[in-house]
Amino acid sequence: ADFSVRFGNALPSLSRPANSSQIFYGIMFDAGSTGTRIHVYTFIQRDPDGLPVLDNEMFQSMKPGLSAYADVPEIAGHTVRQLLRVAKKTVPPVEWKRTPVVFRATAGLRLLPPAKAHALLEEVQDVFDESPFYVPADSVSIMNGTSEGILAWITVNFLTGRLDRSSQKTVGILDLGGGSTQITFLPKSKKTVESAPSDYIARFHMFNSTYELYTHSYLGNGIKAARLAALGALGSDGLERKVFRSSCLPKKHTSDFSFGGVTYHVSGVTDGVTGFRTCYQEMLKVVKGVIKQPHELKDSATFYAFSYYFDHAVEAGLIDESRGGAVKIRDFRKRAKQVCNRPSERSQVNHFLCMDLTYIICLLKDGFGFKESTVLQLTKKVRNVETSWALGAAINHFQKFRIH
Ligand SMILES: Nc1ccn([C@@H]2O[C@H](COP(=O)(O)OP(=O)(O)O)[C@@H](O)[C@H]2O)c(=O)n1
Repeated sequence: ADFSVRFGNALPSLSRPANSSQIFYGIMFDAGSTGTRIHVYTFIQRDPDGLPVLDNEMFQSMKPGLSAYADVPEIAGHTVRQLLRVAKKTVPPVEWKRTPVVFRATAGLRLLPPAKAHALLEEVQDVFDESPFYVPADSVSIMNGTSEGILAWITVNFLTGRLDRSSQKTVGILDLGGGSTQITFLPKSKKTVESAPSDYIARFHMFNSTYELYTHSYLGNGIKAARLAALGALGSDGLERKVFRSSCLPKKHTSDFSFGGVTYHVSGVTDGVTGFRTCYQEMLKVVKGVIKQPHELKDSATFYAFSYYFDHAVEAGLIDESRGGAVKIRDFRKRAKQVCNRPSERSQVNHFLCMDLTYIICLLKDGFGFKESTVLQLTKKVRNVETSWALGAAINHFQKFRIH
């Protein structure tokens, strides 16, 4: 199990709240395909009609994701129970009874057979019911992809101060998980809204403003699911002896790769062409005819990219892990070419790096239709808070605004 704990003050500390200010806490579980995370947020509400201020986030994560325990739901319950300890340490006991605890699962559980996903959710519900926290109705569920995109957009725009009444300029978000990937932005042109499938446009009201976003979550287009699709290994549960090959892997490479509780044997192609161009064709198949291009993706629009976009940019040496930074799509392509065409250099690193970087370029360019010159802001954290849909979900929950 992978354990990481980060303590400390998330945002510049505030002066003591005045009498009218209220401190409240929120516990949000993010059950992703590759890990389960807890976020414990401390908010200060100074003005009942205004935006709450996020004072602090406590974060901890455990690997693998709950779908690895599809046949042993008790272990899923145990994972959640362990993570709940963070909440007990963070929230003062007198506040437990009124502090909501919410659990949302994403692609990992969406991809499971419904009965197995349901058994996992029931286990989590039992752990919550035994806990001293406030368990609202609909506390434990699988979140839909539209909410996932919107809530991550809210997180980033909230953390960068763009949801204040005075500010109109928002940024788009690109999220790349293990099982699914999300794109969300506020369209500037009417044509984008009109030409999009109706379920790609989401309208909602929040903090006295109405937003109309372009958003979609592509299930099966997360980076780990894309690996399986490219390898032709999707849905091949039980093929213990089968070896899945790809031109994106170093020729002599063989290894095991696990996702969603299934282990696959993979290797390079020993007697065929390898390298960037062949790999590109292989990865292209995963996005072609699947990913839609929004009418506008203007160069001027700013997109924040996080999750695996960030992790792989770090691995590729394109950004510094602690600072993040701006990267052009062209930079991703140049680096992918180097990594794929000089496999000797990758002996120390992730053997999937060629495949993963190539997939990222295919997704961004051939999928969404971004230009090579587009600059992405790669961020893991904004003002020391995790960029993930979880904060948006917490804000959504407490503010009781509704997404339509
Ligand atoms: N709080 C979080 C949650 C996930 N992540 C990243 O998100 C990616 C995995 O997403 P996931 O396991 O939730 O995948 P999906 O189930 O959403 O497809 C990894 O790159 C994680 O490091 C993060 O950086 N911070």
